Amino acid sequence: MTADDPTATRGPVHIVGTGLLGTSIGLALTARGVPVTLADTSPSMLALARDLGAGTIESAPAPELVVVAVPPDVTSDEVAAALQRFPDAVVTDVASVKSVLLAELRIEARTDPTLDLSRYVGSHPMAGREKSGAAAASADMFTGRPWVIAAHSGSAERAVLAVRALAADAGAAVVSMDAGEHDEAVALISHVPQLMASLMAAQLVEAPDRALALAGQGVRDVTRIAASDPRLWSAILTGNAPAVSALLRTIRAELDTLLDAVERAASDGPLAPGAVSGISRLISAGNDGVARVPGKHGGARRRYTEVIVLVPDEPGELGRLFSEVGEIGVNIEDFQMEHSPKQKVGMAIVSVTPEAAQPLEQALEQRGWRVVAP
Ligand SMILES: NC(=O)c1ccc[n+]([C@@H]2O[C@H](COP(=O)([O-])OP(=O)(O)OC[C@H]3O[C@@H](n4cnc5c(N)ncnc54)[C@H](O)[C@@H]3O)[C@@H](O)[C@H]2O)c1
Ligand SMILES: O=C(O)C(=O)C[C@]1(C(=O)O)C=C[C@@H](O)C=C1
Repeated sequence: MTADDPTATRGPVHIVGTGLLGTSIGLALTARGVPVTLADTSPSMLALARDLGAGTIESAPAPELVVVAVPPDVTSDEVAAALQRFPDAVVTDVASVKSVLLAELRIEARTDPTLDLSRYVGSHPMAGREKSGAAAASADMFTGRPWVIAAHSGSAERAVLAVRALAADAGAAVVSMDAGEHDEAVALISHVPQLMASLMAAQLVEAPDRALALAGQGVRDVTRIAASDPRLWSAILTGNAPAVSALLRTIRAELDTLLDAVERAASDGPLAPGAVSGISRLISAGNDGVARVPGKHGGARRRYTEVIVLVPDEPGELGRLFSEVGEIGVNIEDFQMEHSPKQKVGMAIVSVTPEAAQPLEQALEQRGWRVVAP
């Protein structure tokens, strides 16, 4: 798609809320040459987004599209304000919940008939991370990820097309769903997983240091998103409470069944009747479920592959690794450093495109680096 494409976003686009999502959208659009203006209640967050290149702060006269990227509990107010302030603009939001916002906007439109909801189409990019704020933003956050377009019965066609174009221009795969189907789906694949990670991670608060020192990949995989922002997630979870509570009840019943099996083993020994079969049933069901997650065990390919390199804990070694990866001709897409307690090495986790991973591993080993299995 080019800037001359009639289905592409031309702008100006006005982004309200320049945190993780708003700044990432701004960066994706400015990279395509689309003019973007920015607004945020936090002057420092706004200045940071501008400095990162997500857009300008000066107000554009008449945006084609307004993207509201603020926490869910203030989203419908900001959508309504944008519809009133920009009478010709299409308005979308990127909040993680959809039905509650539509309900709030419909109530508001009943008391204020000038609120033109035909120009509003809710949406939700299924991409993000456990960090908030503009500093964690990236222009390619949406590349290849689903972006749900949740048009409502009164959405005008031009509004739907404009929001679809935004998602496509950000590199995302457009998925159409109504608000109800969306909310049930994200309760299962995003909201309850967040709670499971938080429940597990909360058990670690009082854990002995000696136990934590043993932490391996399992606990890291299960708890990554437990680092998410409590304010944002409280608003998301209360905003999708009906779907989330239904799923939590199902999980509670399954937890009781599991507990029964484990307690049999605890009181009558590992071979107690019902113990092995009860546990095995759950683990097998988990195998079946995880096999269905795209990107895991033969599903769609992951966006990046991690190459893990042991780096001596000495001045200049990390810099040497970076420059040698550059000399090998591979671009580092993302990077993380993990330190093994009491060891004189760190683990540099270098994310690269899947096709670059194996040649990089070989080239690094030839240069004397120790590459370890992920
Ligand atoms: N974090 C994710 O992974 C993710 C992914 C998809 C969608 N979302 C949704 O995107 C939205 C933004 O989330 P985020 O992760 O970017 O949060 P964030 O905390 O990084 O950014 C939110 C920004 O909104 C600003 N803000 C708050 N109230 C405002 C108001 N009334 N007017 C203008 N600015 C205001 C804040 O100052 C902050 O800069 C949320 O609705 C969230 O549900 C988040
Ligand atoms: O990958 C992550 O860190 C995320 O939390 C992203 C994630 C998700 O659950 O997939 C989180 C909330 C959003 O509404 C959409 C995406």
